[in-house]
Amino acid sequence: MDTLRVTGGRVLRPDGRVTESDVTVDRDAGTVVAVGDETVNGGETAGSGETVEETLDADDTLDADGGLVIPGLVNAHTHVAMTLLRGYADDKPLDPWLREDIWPAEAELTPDDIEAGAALGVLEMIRSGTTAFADMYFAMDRVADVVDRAGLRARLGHGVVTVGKDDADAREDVEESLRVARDLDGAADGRIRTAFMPHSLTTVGEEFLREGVAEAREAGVPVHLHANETTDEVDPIVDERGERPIAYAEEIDALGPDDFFAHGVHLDDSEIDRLADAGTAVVHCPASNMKLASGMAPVQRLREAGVTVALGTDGAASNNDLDPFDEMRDAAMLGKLAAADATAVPATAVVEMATADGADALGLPGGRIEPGAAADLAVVDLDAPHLTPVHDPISHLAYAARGSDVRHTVCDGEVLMRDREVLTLDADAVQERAAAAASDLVDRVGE
Ligand SMILES: CSC[C@H]1O[C@@H](n2cnc3c(O)ncnc32)[C@H](O)[C@@H]1O
Ligand SMILES: [Zn+2]
Repeated sequence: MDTLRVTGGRVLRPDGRVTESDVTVDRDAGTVVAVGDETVNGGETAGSGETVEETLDADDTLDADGGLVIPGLVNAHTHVAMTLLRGYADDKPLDPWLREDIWPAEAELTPDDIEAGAALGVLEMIRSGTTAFADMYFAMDRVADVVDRAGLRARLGHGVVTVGKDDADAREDVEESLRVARDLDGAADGRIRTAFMPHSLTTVGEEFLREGVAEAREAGVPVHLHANETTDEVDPIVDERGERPIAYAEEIDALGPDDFFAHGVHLDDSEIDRLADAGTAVVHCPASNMKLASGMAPVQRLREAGVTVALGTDGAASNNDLDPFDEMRDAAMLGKLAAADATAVPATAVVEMATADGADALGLPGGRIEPGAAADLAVVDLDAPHLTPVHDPISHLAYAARGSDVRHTVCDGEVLMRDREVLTLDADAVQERAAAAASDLVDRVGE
């Protein structure tokens, strides 16, 4: 067995305990084989009576001294190549922001641009401890190449928009989403999974939604879309159909146990119950919801109803970064404000949302450090001034730590970042290429 040992740190366990333990990883299998003396086969190595740590010299070690070993963080909704549009258009509500600024710029994007933006976003994610993400965008073969090279996990899909398109173009868009879902599923040694991704229930026509969802079910891939993000998106559905968006989603068979919807800001109690009954997850994007003034998602009520709530940054144009620590803090703060209750959405909840619940929402391995689990983890330094003293490490994860506090990132047993150096990407080249692509893009849009 080719092993990696993460030594000297404190480990966040699935039950919320923090223990001083080494974590031993089987790099070939990409799984955790031991956490302290807890192993897959009950603490011993093949019945020898000795623990894994006693019998097995590790092939490689990662120093976690003074650090907290946490499950790799999960960004359950983003548009990763939108890093190219970071700071391009700020301080507007969703609809005019998309129509006046973002969509005209996206019309000029080339596959090369998308690859450059995706590499920049993935670099930022690895540097802030993210090991898995869900991405809805265009040129997804290029995004998949980046994910493959960089070593993360992802659930990828081509985003479909049919409004404003003739029948043939709309159908082609649906077909492209289904092609991506079928062709890329299982790529990158299984680290890439896919989904059918209509943009939303208002930007994709009913017949295309019905056809696409039926084909997705046939192909065995989940559905991911933006839902109930703004009142401007909810009201037309209620006016035209006489039913709320989540009821509409159910009617077109888009409300399944493997499906996950982004935002879920404007949900009434009946919709929360429907989501809970169906087992459909919601990805909360607090920074984007605040910046676009979309509203406050009922996170506490969703969790109390039994809905799996994950966390997402959304794209870097509405956030404006991909730092999961920001998202945990924002979710805890906004959750309290929304519930008018300081005990709502506590630190333990947002850490769960960014780890185990994120992995579960995306149907990807990871999210827990325990024997047998995927070896997806990050080591967070706890010795910075803004993290001193450490009364409660979970409080620090939620409220005080930043992406730049992450020392190492590991996914599928591979070290992606060691001592803040990203090993799978050339950081300088990625940044240079993305900056040039963004500048050329803006020139083309202005012509
Ligand atoms: C069709 S690919 C995805 C599409 O979504 C756009 N987008 C980015 N952020 C949001 C958001 O918060 N709500 C809805 N749509 C968003 C992105 O620019 C792409 O066009
Ligand atoms: Zn989005």
